[in-house]
Amino acid sequence: MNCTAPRYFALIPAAGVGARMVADGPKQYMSLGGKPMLRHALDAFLASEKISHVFVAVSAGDRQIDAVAPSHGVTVLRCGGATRMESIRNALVVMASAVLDTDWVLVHDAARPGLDRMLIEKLIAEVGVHPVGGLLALPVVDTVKRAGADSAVFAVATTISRDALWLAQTPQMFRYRLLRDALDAATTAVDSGAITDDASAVEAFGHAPMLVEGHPRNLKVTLPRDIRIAEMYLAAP
Ligand SMILES: Nc1ccn([C@@H]2O[C@H](COP(=O)(O)OP(=O)(O)OP(=O)(O)O)[C@@H](O)[C@H]2O)c(=O)n1
Ligand SMILES: C[C@](O)(CO)[C@H](O)COP(=O)(O)O
Repeated sequence: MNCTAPRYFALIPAAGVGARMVADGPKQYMSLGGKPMLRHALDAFLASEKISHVFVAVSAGDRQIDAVAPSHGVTVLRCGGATRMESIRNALVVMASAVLDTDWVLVHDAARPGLDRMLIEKLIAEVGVHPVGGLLALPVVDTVKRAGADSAVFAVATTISRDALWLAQTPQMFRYRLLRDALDAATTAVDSGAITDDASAVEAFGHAPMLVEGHPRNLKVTLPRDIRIAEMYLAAP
């Protein structure tokens, strides 16, 4: 029986190129709220005493991380892959020497700079007693439309009930072994392209992660229009 108190590790995938941002370089290094975007998530995890250590996965050729990552509490893994899932899976392989199967891993997008200690500790408090794990998410409050197949003119094909619909955020928190096994299985699955977050890999593996209400400030900075919104949240106390 394992009597070791569970530990909580952060894993930040930061090996993307930010194509949709249409910027000069990877968006995770764009200045936002007075510091590089990635640094906001790093600082949020470092501000929580619950987090044992932070791992950040970057591309092998990354030349900017050394000026952004703090010298203590963070380990840089130059293991980024072709997809978000591959970057995370590669990082989990390297983390095996430092993390127990029963330790929790909180996977958080570098592109979500609005994360704060309160949201981290809310997720840990609510999911830490859950047998599977879970994620921050926001209940859908708008009416949801599905467009027709014609991508030239977006026209409504149908309206989808928003009841019980949530928009996934991160962190997504699972025990190391479950997350590693679920991602291994997803990688070889026929429809691995449908796996766009860690929770969907765990769902495909046969489990039902818990949904914990997050916050709009924890938006993913994906398109140029997201920058101003993110800055407004970061400027607010
Ligand atoms: N091969 C990849 C792709 C994405 N990510 C990370 O996954 C997070 C969420 O992905 P996304 O917002 O899509 O970032 P990008 O892939 O960089 O953006 P785009 O799809 O517009 O290129 C980001 O922190 C990104 O750095 C990663 O680590 N490795
Ligand atoms: C993981 C995620 O942020 C949950 O909403 C989202 O799936 C990432 O998508 P992306 O296309 O890799 O940004």
